[in-house]
Amino acid sequence: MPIVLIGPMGAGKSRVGQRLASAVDAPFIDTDVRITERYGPIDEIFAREGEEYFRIIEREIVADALREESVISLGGGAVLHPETQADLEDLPVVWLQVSAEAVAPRLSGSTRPLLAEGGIGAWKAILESRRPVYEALADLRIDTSRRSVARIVEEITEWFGGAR
Ligand SMILES: Nc1ncnc2c1ncn2[C@@H]1O[C@H](COP(=O)(O)OP(=O)(O)O)[C@@H](O)[C@H]1O
Ligand SMILES: O=C(O)C1=C[C@@H](OP(=O)(O)O)[C@@H](O)[C@H](O)C1
Ligand SMILES: [Mg+2]
Repeated sequence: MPIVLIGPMGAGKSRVGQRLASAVDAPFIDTDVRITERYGPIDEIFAREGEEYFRIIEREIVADALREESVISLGGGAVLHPETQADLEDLPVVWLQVSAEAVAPRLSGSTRPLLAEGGIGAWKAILESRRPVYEALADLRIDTSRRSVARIVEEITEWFGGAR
């Protein structure tokens, strides 16, 4: 069964997922990496085709990934798709949380298209609009604001070991 990491941009899904996968000796999938491999850089997809198109290709990539026995780091908005929400109901889902103060330095220099104009203000608004979805899907939530990646990985493996 896959383990799925969700949460807002900069929460650490990609970095934690990679370390978690090596800790539990499972394959790692970052759905944004797969999108980029197949369709090119995410900011260019947004600029060329728009967010709606991005969500369609993202869903295809996510649907394939969820069939694999692996640690899966989703992009922050992947949970917006109703079919992905339905898929995640039956899987172990970890919501990585982070405060605006802690995430701001993590996002500096980022090319995330949804933050290109609004910066941290946009990040906060996006989080609030998605919060109910993250709440509904999460089986475990971890505030990453003041925790090391190693500590977060430990908490997830302890929880998952007990949950299995
Ligand atoms: N627990 C953490 N403490 C400090 N920095 C972190 C932590 N987790 C991730 N980061 C850093 O924050 C940035 C965003 O992390 P990333 O894994 O890309 O987030 P996401 O995939 O959720 O958008 C990266 O530079 C990463 O190294
Ligand atoms: O929250 C979002 O809508 C997005 C998050 C990004 O991934 P991360 O959450 O890994 O930054 C990436 O999928 C894209 O820029 C859109
Ligand atoms: Mg990521």
